[in-house]
Amino acid sequence: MLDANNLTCCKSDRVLFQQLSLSLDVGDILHLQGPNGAGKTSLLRILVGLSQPQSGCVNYQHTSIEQSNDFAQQLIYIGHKPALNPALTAIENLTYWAQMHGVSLLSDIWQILSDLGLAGLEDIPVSQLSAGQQRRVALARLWIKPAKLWVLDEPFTALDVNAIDMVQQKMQRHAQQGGAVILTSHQPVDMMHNIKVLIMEYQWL
Ligand SMILES: Nc1ncnc2c1ncn2[C@@H]1O[C@H](COP(=O)(O)OP(=O)(O)OP(=O)(O)O)[C@@H](O)[C@H]1O
Repeated sequence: MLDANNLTCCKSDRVLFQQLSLSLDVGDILHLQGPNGAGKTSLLRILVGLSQPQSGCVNYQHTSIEQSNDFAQQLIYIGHKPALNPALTAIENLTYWAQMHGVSLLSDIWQILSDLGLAGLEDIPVSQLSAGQQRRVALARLWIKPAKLWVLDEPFTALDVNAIDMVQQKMQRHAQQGGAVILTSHQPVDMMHNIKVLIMEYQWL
């Protein structure tokens, strides 16, 4: 599904990684591991086209992500910040996001938020939600947009144990149903089976 070939990334005169290649197939869940500053977020941003590598390329279904007709449609990227407008409610944030992604917001959005433990909190500004509740709103995108490829940077940050289990189960089902997931997490992802692991070392070069 997604192939990265010979990626090199430098930041502030440091080589974060070089000649890095990876392949993500249907059904894969790939857990990127490594210490703070190793370059995991930098790699994810290259994989989704938000930043450019010094060398190398990324292909989706054998076509460069810049030229692919359906890469954007088949991608959900959730960065390590929730990327919510704090002045808007959960419903407003998700409606806006759905429109940006060409998804007609499901009539069951209230049910989705309820399932995510946000019943009664749907229509207050997200600035008034706790960090974990804001993260749940951000992750509701996984329930809203049908997309094969999920790229998730620290999705479990601020979540409680129950929410972490729920999101891991969601990822596992997604992979079993023909999707693929690449994620970073400093927390163990032990609810999921058949995880692939890529460990990134901190390079001092
Ligand atoms: N825009 C930038 N300009 C300069 N340096 C940057 C930039 N973005 C990241 N870096 C540097 O690149 C290195 C890797 O950062 P990155 O966020 O990719 O690491 P990470 O592995 O995701 O870390 P963490 O586990 O702490 O989230 C860090 O040393 C960081 O300071």
